Amino acid sequence: MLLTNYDDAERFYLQVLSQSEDLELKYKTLVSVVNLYQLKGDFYQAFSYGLQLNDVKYSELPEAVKSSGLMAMALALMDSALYDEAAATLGKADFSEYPDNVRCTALYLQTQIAYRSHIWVRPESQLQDEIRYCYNKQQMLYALLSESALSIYWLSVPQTNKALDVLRNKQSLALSFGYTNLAMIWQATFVNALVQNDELKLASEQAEVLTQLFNKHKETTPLEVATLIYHALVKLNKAAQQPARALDYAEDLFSAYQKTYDKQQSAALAYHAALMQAAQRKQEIDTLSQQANQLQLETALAKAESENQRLYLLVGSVLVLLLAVLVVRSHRVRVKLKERVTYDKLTRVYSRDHFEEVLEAALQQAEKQQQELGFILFDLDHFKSVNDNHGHQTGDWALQQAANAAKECLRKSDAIGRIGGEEFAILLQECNFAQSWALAETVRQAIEALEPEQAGYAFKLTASFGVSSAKNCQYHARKLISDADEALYLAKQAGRNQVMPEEPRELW
Ligand SMILES: Nc1nc2c(ncn2[C@@H]2O[C@H](COP(=O)(O)OP(=O)(O)OP(=O)(O)O)[C@@H](O)[C@H]2O)c(=O)[nH]1
Repeated sequence: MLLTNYDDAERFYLQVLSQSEDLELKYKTLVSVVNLYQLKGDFYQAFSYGLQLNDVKYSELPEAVKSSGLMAMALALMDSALYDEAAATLGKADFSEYPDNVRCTALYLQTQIAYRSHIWVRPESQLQDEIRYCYNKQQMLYALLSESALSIYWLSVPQTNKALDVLRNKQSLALSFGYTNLAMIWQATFVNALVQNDELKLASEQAEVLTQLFNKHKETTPLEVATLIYHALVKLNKAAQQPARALDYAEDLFSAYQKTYDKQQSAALAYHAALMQAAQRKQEIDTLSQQANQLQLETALAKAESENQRLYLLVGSVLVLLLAVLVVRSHRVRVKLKERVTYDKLTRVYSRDHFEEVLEAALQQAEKQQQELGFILFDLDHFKSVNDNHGHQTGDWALQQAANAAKECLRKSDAIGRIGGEEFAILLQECNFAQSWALAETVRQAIEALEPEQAGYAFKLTASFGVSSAKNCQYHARKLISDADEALYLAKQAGRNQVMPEEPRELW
């Protein structure tokens, strides 16, 4: 009987399961059933049969046999985004007992879990030993895919140099391996890493290689790989101050994202189906029939099992593509979340929480090195009347203008945060009181110089300032803030639009 579709395969495997008394044969058949249902996208059935693999009656089987069951379960769990469970399943195994191809597939699964969910089944150093082992055993594709996955993880952490070492050293191997998708994933990750490391010239050269490859294979490049590529090209052109090209690629990226998200589920299943059919066409299991005897079944299953190994490879390739999408997406989500926590949405200066963290760290550092550190609090004057007379939107606009004006007066090492409605704080590295006072005065003048009337608003914007210094406050954050706060109060009392305490002339 030729297994030409899922239904034939399903009927055939279920028949073996119900008829066979041989434990090893039954176990291998269960594995095939799990793979089959997973490929079909019928995860309920895949897991129902998969759980039977844990039956104690199979516990005495050789490790090499049981390894295939474990891998099938781990794969199905990971494909369902059940990373904790997939990691726990893989964590049970001693891969050193496994055949090399299974062992390297396991490595590959572990690196995927690490980069999708930051869960480490084995410590990173052990995974790197395993990668070396797989290179030595000529399991190159798994080793390279595993390393590209780890590199994407390192870029997201970020440990850019670590990723760059791998990407540089193995680049020629990855490009010459003969698997175009791997080559493009590798190049896109490499360009990404170089941009992240400010090596823009080299990044452009490598992007050239990438785009040549991509242009040649555009028709057949999976959407997920294209997404990685566009992402790298947007990042590069943005960094290289080529906004027009960055925008073009961003449009491609956006449309690729959309298509990816729309089609992700159905495309994954369709692709699995195609893989299964392709694999099954190769299966010449023609000696089997409804009345097949035990021997015929075993022969067929041996063939089916070798096809399973091929399927691992093929499924692995699909996974790396899907994972590429996931990593881009989860990276975007992480970046967005981080941004949301770090920056105030309206004014794009630091949020209160983040500013406080920065302040604490800077104070500790300054105390350790007995360095100066200045602190300024400022608050817009009569801001309520801006809202009341011109509307909340105009108030928002004014807050943004004031924050921008202040930002432009600062050095790179300084920090500014919005710590209340119309109240901002500035931290000045290595500035004594007099220098901090001078900076506060500069910011005051910058805000006063704003011209809301040019934007059609009839009001004047000013702010009052309080200054304090870490040395005077023995590096205590609370005292630093309360000193500046008291000074700010005095500035308001004294008529606003001024810096307090008064100009420290004796320090000039
Ligand atoms: N538009 C806008 N207004 C805000 C925002 N956050 C706080 N405010 C307003 O800021 C105003 C602060 O008013 P007050 O605390 O009375 O202070 P003030 O009017 O600036 O007076 P002084 O500080 O004494 O000069 C209130 O009207 C708040 O509604 C915001 O995000 N957008």
